Amino acid sequence: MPGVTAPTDDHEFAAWLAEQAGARLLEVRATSGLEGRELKDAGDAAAQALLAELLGIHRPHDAVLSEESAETHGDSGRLTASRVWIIDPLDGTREFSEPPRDDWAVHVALWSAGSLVAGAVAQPALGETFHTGRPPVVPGLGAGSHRAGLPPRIAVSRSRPPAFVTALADSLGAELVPMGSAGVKMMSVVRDVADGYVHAGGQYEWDSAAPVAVAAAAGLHTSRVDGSALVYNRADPYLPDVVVCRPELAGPILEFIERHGIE
Ligand SMILES: Nc1ncnc2c1ncn2[C@@H]1O[C@H](COP(=O)(O)O)[C@@H](OP(=O)(O)O)[C@H]1O
Ligand SMILES: [Mg+2]
Repeated sequence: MPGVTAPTDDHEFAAWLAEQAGARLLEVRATSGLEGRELKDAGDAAAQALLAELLGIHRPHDAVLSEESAETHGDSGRLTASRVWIIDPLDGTREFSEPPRDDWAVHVALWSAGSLVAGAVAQPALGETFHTGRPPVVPGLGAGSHRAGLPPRIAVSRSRPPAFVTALADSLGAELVPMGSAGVKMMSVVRDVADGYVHAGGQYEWDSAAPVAVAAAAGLHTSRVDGSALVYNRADPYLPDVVVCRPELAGPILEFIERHGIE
């Protein structure tokens, strides 16, 4: 909280920030008495206000790109800044407004000199925070026999699954695992609840920056659907597609998309 000692290390600071906002969101959900649209708006606003305040106090010289701060979506100094916090104060807003669902998250990433250099994803209702300071250990990573004989699991949007992902799953003999929040879906691969997350058709840098930083630190594949690198802190923060998966699935997923496209 304001006035409390914050970690100096950027990885630990990202995790601390995400946890502070997560605690505030749990409080809003439990005590506001709001529902639906009003609960979504109250959550977005409370998490944004706290993160903006804490970043202003503890990292006053850094720039910010936040979903909930429209003035940061243009330049606002971030395009020439050496350090930019890319944050989504509440990812999976829809699921946040449907208690007791736990598939919503707080995303905090730090971009510097062209790369993501730290990131944290808090899943407050799960009591978990994943971060680059202590990269998560993905069960069975590098083991050829991981879930041998079982179908791969592809995490997909619960409310707007892209049609091509169904065709992809059929082709891979995979099953779809619907859930909310881009960060939760990427962390589901880290947690071995799913083996991959494939999305196209719309998203912004704040939806993927922090979870991609964590997933990459954990040794997972991260890219655009054409296999190219995810690039952050661009003038236009629209970043419509992403693939995060266990390394052994990257070839089959990217080959399917190259052959069949994303329509
Ligand atoms: N087609 C699209 N266009 C823009 N944003 C999208 C999108 N599909 C998903 N998103 C964003 O990605 C996040 C996860 O969505 P989903 O749960 O459907 O997978 C949501 O973030 P927010 O909850 O922060 O708005 C949502 O707004
Ligand atoms: Mg989001």
